[in-house]
Amino acid sequence: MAAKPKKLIIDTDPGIDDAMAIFVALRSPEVEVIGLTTVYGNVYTTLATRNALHLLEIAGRTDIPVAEGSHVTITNGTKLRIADFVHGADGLGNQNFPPPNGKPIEQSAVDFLIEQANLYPGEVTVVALGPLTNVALAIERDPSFAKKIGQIVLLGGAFSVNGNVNPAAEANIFGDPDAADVVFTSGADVLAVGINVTHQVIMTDADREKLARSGGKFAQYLCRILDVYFAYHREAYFMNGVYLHDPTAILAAINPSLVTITEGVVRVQTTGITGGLTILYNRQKRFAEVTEWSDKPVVKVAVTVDAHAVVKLMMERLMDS
Ligand SMILES: O=c1[nH]cnc2c1ncn2[C@@H]1O[C@H](CO)[C@@H](O)[C@H]1O
Repeated sequence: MAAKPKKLIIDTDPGIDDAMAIFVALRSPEVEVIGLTTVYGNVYTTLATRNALHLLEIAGRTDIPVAEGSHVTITNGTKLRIADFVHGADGLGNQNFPPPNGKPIEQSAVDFLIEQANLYPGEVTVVALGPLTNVALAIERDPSFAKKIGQIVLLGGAFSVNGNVNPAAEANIFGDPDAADVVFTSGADVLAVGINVTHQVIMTDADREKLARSGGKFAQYLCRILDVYFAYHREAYFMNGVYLHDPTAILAAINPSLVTITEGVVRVQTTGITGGLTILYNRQKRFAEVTEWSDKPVVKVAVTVDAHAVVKLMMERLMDS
């Protein structure tokens, strides 16, 4: 008999690769998506909520609640860095989709996360695809959250490689470095999937054509919105393909054997020219002094990925929709 599906909450800032990840999750029998929570990042939070509702309507899954998250960073910062140049002004490839019919639930993202963790202790995985504000606020508001949440799989960080906002920082960590540091040091079961891994997972032009030729509902929708994402990668990375950041994180949560991991303590630089830098202490040396990494809980960091398997699985699930 198949195992009981894992409960998933997707914290998201849709976003083109968020849309891909959400659709993959909805087509994955290993998991049950019990809610979407929204955050700023690729778009502002208000638009993230609207896009989350829209994507669920496209998928025919309006039974899944959407809880709106924070509009500001954990330090109440309002100067947000929004990646509309990656995803289009509407976050979904400038397609001018009509507004959704549905509304978010009354509960805030933070309240929803805490409630679900308490309802199903140890059973809920949060996959965080944007800055970590909501997750960190849940950790701060409910001291038992870090232990009650099953796992936090986060798309973020650039471990021993350049970032994508600047050489130091990856976008989701850069978006709220203080929140990221709270999450990494919370004692929760954390798996970080950084761009050191997701930059190996590329969807090519040929893959996109294959999606376009398939009759899959999700595949057809995504082909409409992918142009902007491809154009950005051509311009910024000189490549004819796109990085599958969010789908890789979702699939790592669904099937952990797609990645290999290392364990260690991660701290985040919160200020200065290296703000958003993620530094993993690999514990291969005992330092003479007490450091900011000493006595902090250990997290998991993805180090390799079966890129071929991730692309294949994503394609299959989108085409069969
Ligand atoms: O060049 C970029 N700048 C800012 N954000 C980006 C860029 N490329 C992708 N993303 C977005 O940020 C997350 C990965 O860091 C992904 O969710 C992706 O959609």
